[in-house]
Amino acid sequence: MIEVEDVHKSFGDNHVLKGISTVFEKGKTNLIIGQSGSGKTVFLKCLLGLFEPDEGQICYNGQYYSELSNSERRDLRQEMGMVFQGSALFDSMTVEGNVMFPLDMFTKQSKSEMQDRVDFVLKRVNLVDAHKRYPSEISGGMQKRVAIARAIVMNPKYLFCDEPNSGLDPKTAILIDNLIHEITQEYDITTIINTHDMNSVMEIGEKIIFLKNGYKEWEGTNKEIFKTDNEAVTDFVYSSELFKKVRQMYIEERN
Ligand SMILES: Nc1ncnc2c1ncn2[C@@H]1O[C@H](COP(=O)(O)OP(=O)(O)OP(=O)(O)O)[C@@H](O)[C@H]1O
Repeated sequence: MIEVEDVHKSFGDNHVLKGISTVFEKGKTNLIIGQSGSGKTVFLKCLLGLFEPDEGQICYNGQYYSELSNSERRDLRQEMGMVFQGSALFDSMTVEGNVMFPLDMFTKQSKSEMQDRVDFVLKRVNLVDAHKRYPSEISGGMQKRVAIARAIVMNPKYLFCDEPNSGLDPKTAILIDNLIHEITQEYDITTIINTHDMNSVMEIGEKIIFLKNGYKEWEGTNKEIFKTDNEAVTDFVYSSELFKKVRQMYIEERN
């Protein structure tokens, strides 16, 4: 679980995060949504410990980040998996080399232990025949699976995903969403996804926080977001014609 208490972050005169408070529960898929420039990435970076808030606190399973020593912070970082926008795989390494990388860097496991773990996570993300291939030889959807396998190989307590669907066709995007969602439940991970994708909101948004101009404008579930009357949220959610029609149908059904 991650508890966020009144977090502020500025860059010079630019007050980007203006008192964000929320709770991200474990075993749940949490989404951060909002328009471009609303502060989603800065918030994600605060949660990752890459930016330190100017004010406020972030608490990881009962431990305040600000009270941790440097070595405790390093340990906490090893409990965090990250799926970057665009996968960020090492082009010169095979699929299994990419997935093994964190184990090689941060653990003292033997080669065969590492290999077993790599085989296990690649199987879990449904990639069984790609071990020896290079990122350039596999599809975008497969690259995402490798990125997810690499993010969970260290058995993280927290999983952060920055736009995990960017560049994928809608069908593959849903498969990737569902995979992240299943893994979150299966391994009881606190997962936080930064997204623009309304399909993700509908499919896997167990908890959604909507940022606007650095404020938390709204929070709720995927069921609630389509019923809210908050104008900022409806403007964002129904910016596409398709969703406007869905909302209209919902209102007609309700009346
Ligand atoms: N390292 C930084 N130094 C200075 N300003 C920054 C830095 N990172 C972000 N900002 C500023 O913070 C504000 C919010 O940016 P952020 O990247 O969090 O938006 P976002 O909601 O993630 O947008 P997008 O959806 O386009 O990625 C912007 O005004 C940006 O210029």
